[in-house]
Order: sequence, then C-alpha cells, then structure tokens
Amino acid sequence: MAVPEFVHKLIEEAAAARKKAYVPYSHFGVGAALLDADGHIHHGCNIENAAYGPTNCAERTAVFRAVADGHAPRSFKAIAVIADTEDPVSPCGICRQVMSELCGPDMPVYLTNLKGDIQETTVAALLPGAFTSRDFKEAE
Ligand SMILES: O=c1ccn([C@H]2C[C@H](O)[C@@H](CO)O2)c(=O)[nH]1
Ligand SMILES: [Zn+2]
Repeated sequence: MAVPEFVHKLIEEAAAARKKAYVPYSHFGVGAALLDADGHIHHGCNIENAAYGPTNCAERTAVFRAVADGHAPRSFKAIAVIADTEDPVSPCGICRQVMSELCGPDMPVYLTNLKGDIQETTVAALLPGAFTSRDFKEAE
C-alpha cells in the first residue's frame, strides 16, 4: 500500500532494530521503530529469556524505552513493526494492551514484513474494547 515518505524511513529503522533481537529460543526476530513528537525514532527488538515468560516483544521494548527516556505517554506519532512473516506481522495481545495505554488511540501502526508488505492500522483498531483505567475508576 502507498504510505507517507516518513513511513519508509520508520520501516527501515524497524528493520535495523530487528537485527538487535535476542532470540535464542524462537529464532524469530522482530523489530519496532517508534516515532516521538520531536521526530526522533526509538528502536525496539524482542528480547527472550530461558524462562520464556519474561520475554519482551519488540513493540513493548520500543514503547517502554521511549517512556523511560522521558517521553510522555500518548505523545507518540507512529510505530512500525517488522518480522520475517508471510503477511504483515501481527502484534500480540499484551503489546496491543500496552500500546492502548501508552499510545494514543488514533496513532498509526504500520505492520510490515521483510517482503515489503505494509498494513496500516491504529492502536484502537488493534484492540477493540481495550481495558482502560476508566473501567476501574468508575467503580470507586
Ligand atoms: O508482534 C510480535 C510478535 C511476536 N514477538 C516475539 C515474541 C517472541 O520473542 C517471538 C516469538 O513469539 O516473537 C514480537 O516481538 N512481536
Ligand atoms: Zn507482543
């Protein structure tokens, strides 16, 4: 699909991030590149663990490191995710939930693969009915 020029750069950065994946168990590297409000790009890769459960996906790594670097939650402009998949890579449920908390609902998400397929979606479209703080604050 045709996308704005900056998206190609974001996808290139996601591919570079993927090269840093630590994936001794799945051998399935994933890269993510998150664009912040200042125009800077934050890399994320998946980082696995012998205990499996502590594994962190590429999307979460990118979002967590940008927040840890002082960028305000929901200030981000776009994220690209890439893996060597047949179809554009599909973020897991945990990453969808994390993006729904830390990225704005309308933030574009570019799901891609090494073949150059691009699927544009949004944070809200990836997780309809997301659990949010409104769900429990109303109970107070
Ligand atoms: O969107 C995705 C899907 C999977 N993974 C990782 C988790 C694990 O390390 C490997 C196989 O599931 O891929 C990601 O980083 N992002
Ligand atoms: Zn995930």
